[in-house]
Amino acid sequence: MQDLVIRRPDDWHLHLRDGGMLRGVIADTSRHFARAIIMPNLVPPVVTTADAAAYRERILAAVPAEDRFEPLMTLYLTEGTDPNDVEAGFRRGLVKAVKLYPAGATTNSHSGVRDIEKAMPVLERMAAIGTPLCVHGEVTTADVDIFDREAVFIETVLDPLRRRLPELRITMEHVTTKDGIDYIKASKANLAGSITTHHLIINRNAILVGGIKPHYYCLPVAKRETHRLALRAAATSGDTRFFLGTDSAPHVDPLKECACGCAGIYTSINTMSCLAHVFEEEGALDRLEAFASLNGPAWYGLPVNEETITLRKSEEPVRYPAKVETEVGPVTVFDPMYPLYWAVV
Ligand SMILES: NC(=O)N[C@@H](CC(=O)O)C(=O)O
Ligand SMILES: [Zn+2]
Ligand SMILES: [Zn+2]
Repeated sequence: MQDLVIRRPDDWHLHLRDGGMLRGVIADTSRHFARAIIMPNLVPPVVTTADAAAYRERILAAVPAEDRFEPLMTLYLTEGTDPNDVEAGFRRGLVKAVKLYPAGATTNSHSGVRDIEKAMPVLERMAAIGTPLCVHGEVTTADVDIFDREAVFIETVLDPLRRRLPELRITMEHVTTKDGIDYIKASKANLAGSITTHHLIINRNAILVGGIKPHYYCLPVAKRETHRLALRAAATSGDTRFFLGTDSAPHVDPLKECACGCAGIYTSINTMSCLAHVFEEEGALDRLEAFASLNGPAWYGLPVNEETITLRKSEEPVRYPAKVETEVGPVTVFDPMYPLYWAVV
């Protein structure tokens, strides 16, 4: 038996959905995490400060009474977003970031941005007042191969945007490539990246070898092994620009196990077990706290959590359910394909 005590972690990229799904998954996050950046890609999306305030109340109502959990709200950027509304929400402390989904890039992104020119007034205001922009960094044009979409986004969208608005604070979310890692490392200021649990564990073989495995399909899609290794090196390096964003994205099984299965991997329930395993493999258990509990708050200008959690390594594998049952149906839990021995006690 071995214990590791770290400050209570936060999740800097999380999908909670709404209604029965929200009620079914929230406890898997609030049990371990103090706060999470909540993704706004509901149907319809969370666009205004009023939408975010109402969604926040629905989340708080679903948190189990024994947990203390703070949802950190984001707004879904559209070409019609009002800069004054963003500023009002941000100054109130309700809106922590604005999320850019290139239209069509991922689940529920059809209301996203087609022409970034149209979003410039909002982005300029955010740069002036310090509101972070979270980006799903993939281009969506049919001529770009799905495995190249992140690298092409950096070159054709992100870098030009950063040159134009160097004061804008940007989180590159769910970085999946060495290109993304290198780009963040080369930056001087105002750029950070979140890394998911699953992208530290799987490469694209998990999706395709031995049959098609819909529960390993997410966006950005897992890439080849060299990229996974670059993500692991960055996450375990202690570099303050990298932090945990699980991108835990629940979908009921029938929507994944079908001819056109949707993107998203559900990891909230076993993320801390998976991360302890990965950090131990990398000889970096002493840096898990930086990745999961320190670097994110520093980037978002929030205090670190005062409470701690204890991770314990046992002789026996940890038991967690293969599926989480919700009011709207079963959600398959991420399977790292090896037993896990660390658990939050
Ligand atoms: N990551 C995913 O594969 N899916 C996310 C959307 C996203 O984060 O891109 C979802 O909302 O299901
Ligand atoms: Zn995304
Ligand atoms: Zn996501």
